[in-house]
Amino acid sequence: MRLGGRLAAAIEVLEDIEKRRRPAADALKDWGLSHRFAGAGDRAAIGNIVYDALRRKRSAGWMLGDDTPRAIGFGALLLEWRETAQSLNQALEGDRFAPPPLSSEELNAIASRSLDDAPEAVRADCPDWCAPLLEQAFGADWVEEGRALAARPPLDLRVNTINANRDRILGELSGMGAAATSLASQGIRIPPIDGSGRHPNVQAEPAFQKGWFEVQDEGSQVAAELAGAKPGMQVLDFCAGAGGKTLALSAIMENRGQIFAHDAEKIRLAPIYDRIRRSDNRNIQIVTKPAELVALQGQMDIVLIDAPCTGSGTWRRRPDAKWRLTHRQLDVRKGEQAAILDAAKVHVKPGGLLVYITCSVFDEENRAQIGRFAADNPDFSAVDHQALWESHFPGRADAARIVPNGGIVLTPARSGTDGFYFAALRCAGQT
Ligand SMILES: C[S@@+](CC[C@H](N)C(=O)[O-])C[C@H]1O[C@@H](n2cnc3c(N)ncnc32)[C@H](O)[C@@H]1O
Repeated sequence: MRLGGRLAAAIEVLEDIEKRRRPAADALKDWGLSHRFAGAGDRAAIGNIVYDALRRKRSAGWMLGDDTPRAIGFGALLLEWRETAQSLNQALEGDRFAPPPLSSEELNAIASRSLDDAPEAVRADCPDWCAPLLEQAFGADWVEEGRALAARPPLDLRVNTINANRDRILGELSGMGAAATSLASQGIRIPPIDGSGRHPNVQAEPAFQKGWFEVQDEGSQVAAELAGAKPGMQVLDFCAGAGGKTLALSAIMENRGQIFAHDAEKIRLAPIYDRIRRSDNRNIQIVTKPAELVALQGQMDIVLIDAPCTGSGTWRRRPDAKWRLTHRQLDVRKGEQAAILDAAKVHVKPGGLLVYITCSVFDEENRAQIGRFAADNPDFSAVDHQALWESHFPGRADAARIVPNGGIVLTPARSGTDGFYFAALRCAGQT
């Protein structure tokens, strides 16, 4: 397929996403199934246009003076593929599968508009209702932070130190542009792809099949490191889901001590069994029965809550979620977070730590949530997050937003990771 056919396909997929309010991955998969002639390269390019259009939906629409799937599809190519209006129309010429070329009105809009003049929420590529939330979180930097949340993400891996080391995996993946991450001690980064390219399928690598590494954003790895788990500790991962943090903690604990992996939804834990087997983890116990959880009350050195959240920190990877999110969903998540904090705290032993993590950048789910919890629970007090950060990442104060007793925020703009929030509170008493 030439660029025109790929663009037409991307516009079709964007129409489907808009009409049926469905996840981009599902719409792309359906398109692939009903167009089996399209090769892997075509499908990757179409996916890239769709994801770029969703990440940059408002600025792409602004450029063409419209917000239709056609406008944002063309806009994505102008903003992210180094195309110009002229180069695009030239590429579409004579391609019978291409959408109609840019019209004179569209060409005029592109020529007369500059993103520098666009409203702030357009430049930040976020829904209007989210603009005050970003501003509350980032103050004067909110547009820059929003823009970074709309960029293409890298592919991050975490080396499993139980059975591998970073140099060895870097050697295995040489030729993919892989390099050590700048913060996470066991992270490897493959930079964002350009244009129609696609990330290598690292899960097809023998090293992945042998459990030598996992796919995990560097921010998630940093949050797991900050939790401070040590070999021999008793740790409850209260919202373990597919086990990303559980596995990272197990490696940090060198397979010693015990991690209890719990989730309210048993089905969410399903992938963890295979991952544990592949990664040689021997200190993880899955906890699904309420009685098993009760037995852990007051026993844990660390209770880690990787809370359900809006996922606003992951908009680079799931840009469709940015446009589906509603204020009501934010309120629901906040209620869940408060309830989980209350349910989880009873498992922390005197002197132990309650660790709260989200992959959101909204203050209401983060600092405000923890502030309220600390006010209602005087037996828990926030650790010195500045000192905690410095002890893990000396000299890298530039790489996070730290509120000394209010937590640590990682962002694409500041940390080069997905957006994450981390807070640790110590329970009163002697360990
Ligand atoms: C952010 S995800 C966890 C991701 C996981 N820790 C990882 O690193 O891969 C949040 C999880 O919280 C779980 N959850 C939601 N409400 C819960 C509750 N009341 N108690 C325990 N887990 C809950 C969800 O089922 C979901 O799997």
